[in-house]
Amino acid sequence: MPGKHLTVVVTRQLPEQVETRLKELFDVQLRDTDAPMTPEELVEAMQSADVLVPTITDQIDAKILARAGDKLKLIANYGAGVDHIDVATARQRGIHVSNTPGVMTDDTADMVMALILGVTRRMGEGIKLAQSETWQGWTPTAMMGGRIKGRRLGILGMGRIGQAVAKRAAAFGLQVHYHNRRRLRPEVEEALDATYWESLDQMVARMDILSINCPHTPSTFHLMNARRLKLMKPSAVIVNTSRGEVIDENALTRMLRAGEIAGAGLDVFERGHLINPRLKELPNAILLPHMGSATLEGRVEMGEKVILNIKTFADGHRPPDLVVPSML
Ligand SMILES: NC(=O)c1ccc[n+]([C@@H]2O[C@H](COP(=O)([O-])OP(=O)(O)OC[C@H]3O[C@@H](n4cnc5c(N)ncnc54)[C@H](O)[C@@H]3O)[C@@H](O)[C@H]2O)c1
Ligand SMILES: O=C(O)[C@H](O)CO
Repeated sequence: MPGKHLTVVVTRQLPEQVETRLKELFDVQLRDTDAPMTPEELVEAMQSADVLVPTITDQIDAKILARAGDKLKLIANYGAGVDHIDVATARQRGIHVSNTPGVMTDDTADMVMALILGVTRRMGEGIKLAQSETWQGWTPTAMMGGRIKGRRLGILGMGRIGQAVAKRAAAFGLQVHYHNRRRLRPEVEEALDATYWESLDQMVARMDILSINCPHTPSTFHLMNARRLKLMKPSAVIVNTSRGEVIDENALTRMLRAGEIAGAGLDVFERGHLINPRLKELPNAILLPHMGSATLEGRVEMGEKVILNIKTFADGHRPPDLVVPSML
């Protein structure tokens, strides 16, 4: 499968540098509008492509995969999370799936810290007050948040991003705790100075800040359900940059409104951009439009990873970032 003869179809506009490189290497069909593909456009793309380059805004489920053309052999996702792709069905149909892990780790971990600082130090409210006509100047008692240093941070999902958050958190004087599907090797745990909790419930009940960094899979859907959210201390803060589906958003909204959880910093939402309107009204929630990995450098490196996966596959080898169902 020599590269130039592969038809690569890209479903969304990508950074200019990435599109230029794709054009140099492959017979590529680029997207000329910034809107996501409709399901029909996606099916059409999957019928003409040898390689599809989708993003999180393309729902590639069993129904859509059933209509893919015989030519389609690789779905080279532009993004780390693959919860929008039915990887098991793709595999059964002989279609490989790859992703772009690692290159957005630091950028996303930076955003986790921004959300931890922003919520704990009430930056959302502060920005609004400074921009309003009502601010009358400094007072000794206004806008008091909580001190970061010494708080307990619980990381749910201690993979690439979780570990990058742990390193940053240590520099801020946070005590790092974690729960993960598998315990880290002792030397890694020691280097991160992180305390492992086998019981997620017990960890959640003792943390001042909880950062969600596991992927969305069938086993993590609503992992933070109403029962578990209720275990959190009323003074605690929750931050989510993984996927909205890991938290029961309606339950979280009710508890934030009732003061049963002190604050939330959310980059991702259960129904994509359709955020619970009640969540948008809350002063103790900082909401971001899924921009955790949105740096120019990161987005270009994601493109380079996509290209490496396609080229390696075209040369007859296993793509370096192949996703297999057992990983999920
Ligand atoms: N907001 C953004 O822009 C952005 C950017 C990149 C990634 N993400 C999201 O962040 C997620 C994590 O990325 P990563 O690169 O750190 O992934 P990773 O695979 O390196 O780490 C995920 C960790 O979660 C753990 N895990 C999985 N299921 C679990 C469970 N049921 N209970 C406890 N732990 C569990 C895994 O063992 C792993 O250690 C991605 O899947 C993606 O959804 C978001
Ligand atoms: O998972 C990721 O890579 C980001 O959330 C964007 O898809």
